[in-house]
Amino acid sequence: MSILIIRRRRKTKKEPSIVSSSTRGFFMNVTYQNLYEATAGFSSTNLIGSGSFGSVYKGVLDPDGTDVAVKVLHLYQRGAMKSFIAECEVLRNTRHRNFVKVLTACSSIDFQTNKFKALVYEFMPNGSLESWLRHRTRPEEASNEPRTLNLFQLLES
Ligand SMILES: Nc1ncnc2c1ncn2[C@@H]1O[C@H](COP(=O)(O)OP(=O)(O)OP(=O)(O)O)[C@@H](O)[C@H]1O
Repeated sequence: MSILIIRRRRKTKKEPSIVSSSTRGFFMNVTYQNLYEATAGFSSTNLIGSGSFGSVYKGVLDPDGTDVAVKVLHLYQRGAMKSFIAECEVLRNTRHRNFVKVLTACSSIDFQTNKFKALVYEFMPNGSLESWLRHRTRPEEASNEPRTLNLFQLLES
């Protein structure tokens, strides 16, 4: 009898999903609709760039008008889920003034009931370090020379 009870308890205990445990500890709660509205429906004009696992959109989150970057995971891409979980873990446990801050994550479904996962970062208006180092991004600095800094210049910057 006691074995049966234990078995039943084990069976009914809800398995914590990897995503919810990975995203636990975030403070802001955002829905798909919030992100949809913040990014003008994930419009192409709000698209900042794309990485290996997702597309990044500029957005403005209500109610306080916070500028954010929303990375929508390409879930069909092999490794995207792993990347989402890893990024949640690293960014949740890392606080440094030189690292972009992850504000929250959203794991939901879209208006067509497709799975939807996104990471929401504080918006970095000056682009990524990589693009800054590779190209001169400001028109007044435009030049064909690639921007390369040596180790000492990098440490000083
Ligand atoms: N917090 C942010 N603020 C402003 N722009 C951002 C932010 N995060 C990403 N971006 C822009 O979106 C682009 C894509 O970012 P993403 O993190 O998806 O890929 P990546 O790191 O460039 O490449 P990969 O994922 O392949 O290593 C970046 O190159 C950058 O221009």
